[in-house]
Amino acid sequence: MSRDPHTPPHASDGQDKFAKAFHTAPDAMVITDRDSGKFLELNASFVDRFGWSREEALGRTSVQLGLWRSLDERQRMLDKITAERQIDGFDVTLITRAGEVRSARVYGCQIEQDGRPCLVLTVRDMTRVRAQESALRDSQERLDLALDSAQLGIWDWHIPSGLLYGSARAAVLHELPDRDFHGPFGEFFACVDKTDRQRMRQAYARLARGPENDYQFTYRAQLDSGEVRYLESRARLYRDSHGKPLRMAGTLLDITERVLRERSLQASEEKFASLFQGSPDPICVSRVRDGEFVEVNPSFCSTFGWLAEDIIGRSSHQVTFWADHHQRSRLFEQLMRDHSLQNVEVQFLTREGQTITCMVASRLIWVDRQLCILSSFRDVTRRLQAEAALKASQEKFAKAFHSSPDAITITERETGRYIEVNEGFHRLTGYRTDEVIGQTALGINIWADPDERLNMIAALNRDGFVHHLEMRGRHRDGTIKTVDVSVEPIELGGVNCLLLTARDTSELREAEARIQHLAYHDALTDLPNRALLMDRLKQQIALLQRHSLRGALLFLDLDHFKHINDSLGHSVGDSILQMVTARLEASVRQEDTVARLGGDEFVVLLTGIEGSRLETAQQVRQLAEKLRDLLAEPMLLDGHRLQITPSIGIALIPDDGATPDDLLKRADIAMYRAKDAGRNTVQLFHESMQQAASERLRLENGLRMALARREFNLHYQPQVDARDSRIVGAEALLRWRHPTRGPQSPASFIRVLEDSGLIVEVGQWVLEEACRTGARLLAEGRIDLENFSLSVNISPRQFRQSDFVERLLALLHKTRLPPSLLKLEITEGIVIQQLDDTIARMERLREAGVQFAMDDFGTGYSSLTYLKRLPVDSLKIDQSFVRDAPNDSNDAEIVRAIVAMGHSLGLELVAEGVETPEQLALLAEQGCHLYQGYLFSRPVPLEDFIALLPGREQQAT
Ligand SMILES: Nc1nc2c(ncn2[C@@H]2O[C@H](COP(=O)(O)O[C@H]3[C@@H](O)[C@H](n4cnc5c(=O)[nH]c(N)nc54)O[C@@H]3COP(=O)(O)O)[C@@H](O)[C@H]2O)c(=O)[nH]1
Repeated sequence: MSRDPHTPPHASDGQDKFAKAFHTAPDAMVITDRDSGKFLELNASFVDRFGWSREEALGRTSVQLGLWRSLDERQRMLDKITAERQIDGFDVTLITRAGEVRSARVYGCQIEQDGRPCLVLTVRDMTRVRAQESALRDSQERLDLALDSAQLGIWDWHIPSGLLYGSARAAVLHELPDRDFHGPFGEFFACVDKTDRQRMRQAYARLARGPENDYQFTYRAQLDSGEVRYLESRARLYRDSHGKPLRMAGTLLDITERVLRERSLQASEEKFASLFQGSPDPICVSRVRDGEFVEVNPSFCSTFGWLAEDIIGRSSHQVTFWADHHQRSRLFEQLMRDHSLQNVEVQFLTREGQTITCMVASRLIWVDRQLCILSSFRDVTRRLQAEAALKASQEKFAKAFHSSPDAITITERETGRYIEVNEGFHRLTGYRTDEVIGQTALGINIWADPDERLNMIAALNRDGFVHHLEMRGRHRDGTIKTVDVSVEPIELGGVNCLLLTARDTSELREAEARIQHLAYHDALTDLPNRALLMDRLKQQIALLQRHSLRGALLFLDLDHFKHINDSLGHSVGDSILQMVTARLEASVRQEDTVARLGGDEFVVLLTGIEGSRLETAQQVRQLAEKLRDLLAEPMLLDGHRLQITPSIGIALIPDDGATPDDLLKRADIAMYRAKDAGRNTVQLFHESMQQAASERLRLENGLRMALARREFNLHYQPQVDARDSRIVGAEALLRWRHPTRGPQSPASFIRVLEDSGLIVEVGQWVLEEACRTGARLLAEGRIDLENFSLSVNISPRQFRQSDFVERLLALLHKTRLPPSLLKLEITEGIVIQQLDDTIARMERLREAGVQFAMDDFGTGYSSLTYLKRLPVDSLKIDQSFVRDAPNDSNDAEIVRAIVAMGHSLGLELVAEGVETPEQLALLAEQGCHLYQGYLFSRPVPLEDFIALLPGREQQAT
């Protein structure tokens, strides 16, 4: 129980009561003499609290007791009492007898006691209060510090009154003055965004409905600066005993930074996700621990051919992703060491096993607390291929450029200066690369004709290019060359240039001219050929017509030239043709044309002849005779003295034809007539000759069909031994019975067969027919294998067939004719062509048993040298010698010589064309007993021939 410490104790009626109150007061109380400061009275509480006994303290001052910690403080207190006559709570710090420091609050007043001024002082011990206050202060301070360090503002809303307390921080967060806020709820939250305020109300309404009391809400405070501050409010709702909301208090935290950071993180994550998903480059995330793919983007799937679900959860090793595992290990180590890899070229395998080259960048990242590798790939396969292709193409171009046989230059278009030239340029112009780089074509005077150069530039400007322009270029030695020039514009490193290709066509042009010349000239004689002749003839026909003049076409064919060619060889034949050419050219005028049609056929075109047809005919005939005589002059070749005669046919222009073909055909017909007339003659064309030519053509056409129509047959002419008139053989001779014109002359149709080449096919038929007949006669026992031979004529063309030997052996096998029964009659023409080959063929057949007879012996250039080498069995003395031998000593002498030659070589001799007993006698006299001729029998059909053979009985005997 306390009393007013200001009331002084009275020494009146209530003195005991006062003294009792003084002494039992809970606060320490003292009465001191104002002037001396000595204690006059003190109570028990003083003794308790300060430790001095009453006896010790009375009569002594507080200073003497050492009660004050600060004497200044004491003085200020005394001054205050003096001034105000009382003090009402003066805080002081006192020290007890034990030395303890006490906080105290002093109340006091001045009184009169016993006439002297005294001070009554009550000392209330405030030590505990001060300690509590200090603890509270400390606690508050700590709270403030905690709130401050947590940057939390606090607020406390008294719901019934609507008043709200907000800490200074909370106020500042709401952009209110920086001090504690005491005011209405609405004012505190005035800055809250409208939408958020609405949400805030809804949140509170939900909370008020219960049962929850904890509240957390984030809202935006709209600042004057326009910025937005995100605040997070956490609070608890306190309710009254009825559950009605009473109070809500909580904290406020500025989370703007966090929100923005989260947003930025979210945006960044979204950005990464969209970058990851939308990246055109493959990206994957794989785990370091086990190498398993954690994430792959669509581009990764499309590039490497995997579905995400097929590869995620599997390691690169399991799906065979790396083409080179050593490289994988190396790069993994490098990544673990450096934490990243940049642009490493690596080859990977697609799901299909195809190799893809990528540039790879990798870095380590954390995903869900797991260390992973983020790798991005750039597929450079195509680029590398393209680069390789480009490199190859550049190399190819460089190779093509430098190794081209053509001259190639690159010049700067604007200045015309050479940038690059190749070896071909050096070859064509003689200038080395180092001599021309930086120079211009004009400067080194490359172009021979300035106009051609200007033309080229004009074409380039007009068309943008130049293709195959023929120009003349100058070599550094001054020689001019024809070149084929092409120019294309190109761009090199942004500079407009010209690529010029020049091909030396000088040789080509010369070759073309040569080819042109050869196309119109005969290679052997260099005379105009048929084409040029026809061309000139065409021109002359028109010219002669215009000037009413005449001309003539002389067709010359050398008599028996083929024979000479065959017997003396082609080189002799060629020399003859060249000599004939020289003689003809020397005999005609400059304006006339001597042409060679081929073989031994020449044509002379005479022009500009004045006069009537008759006069012209006379003139031309005279010239033709002159030519004939000239050509007939003997020629000395290879030691041979040869005489060549021509058969000449003449067609007059325009009398015998208006076109080159007609005229040539008619001159040819006239020439054939000259041949038929015994050769070495001149014939002028006449209408009647056309008929003969047509007849020959008809003959050839008929022959072409004769084989198919089975119009051919064979006659057999016996060969007889004159000593006993025994038939020792037969010659098979071809006969043709035309279905309407009857039997045809063998001499003429066989020549047509040979000329046309039909003899090959027909000759094969003859051989087959003869072999079959021989086999039949043998089989029938009509002939004797030991004493009979069947002769068949073989023409040169037939013998020269590449498979002649094989064909004949096959035929003998097929017909079962013993080869020794067959005798092939060949002419010198066959022998002389390719002697070695002829001998080889003959020997192969002779090995099989086939015999050979040399036909028409004596008419050719019979040579003992050849004859000695030839594997022949007999010689047939030509009938031309036999015919006149009885009357002509020359022929008789020839017959004798042939017989002697035959005997000396051990050959059998058969005389042909024996018609009279005189001839037979002469032959017998010379020692030739075998003969063939009308004397014994003409060639006869098979059945007639069989009739001539001795009967089978005779054969047997
Ligand atoms: N390549 C082939 N040539 C053949 C073939 N058949 C015949 N010929 C050759 O045709 C030329 C003309 O033959 P041909 O008219 O049959 O004349 C032969 C005899 O009939 C004729 N001869 C026979 N004896 C006499 C006679 O006493 N007097 C006379 N004036 N003529 C007679 O001689 C020709 C046979 O000559 P050769 O062949 O040289 O022994 C002729 O060159 C035939 O070779 C054939 O199938 N293929």
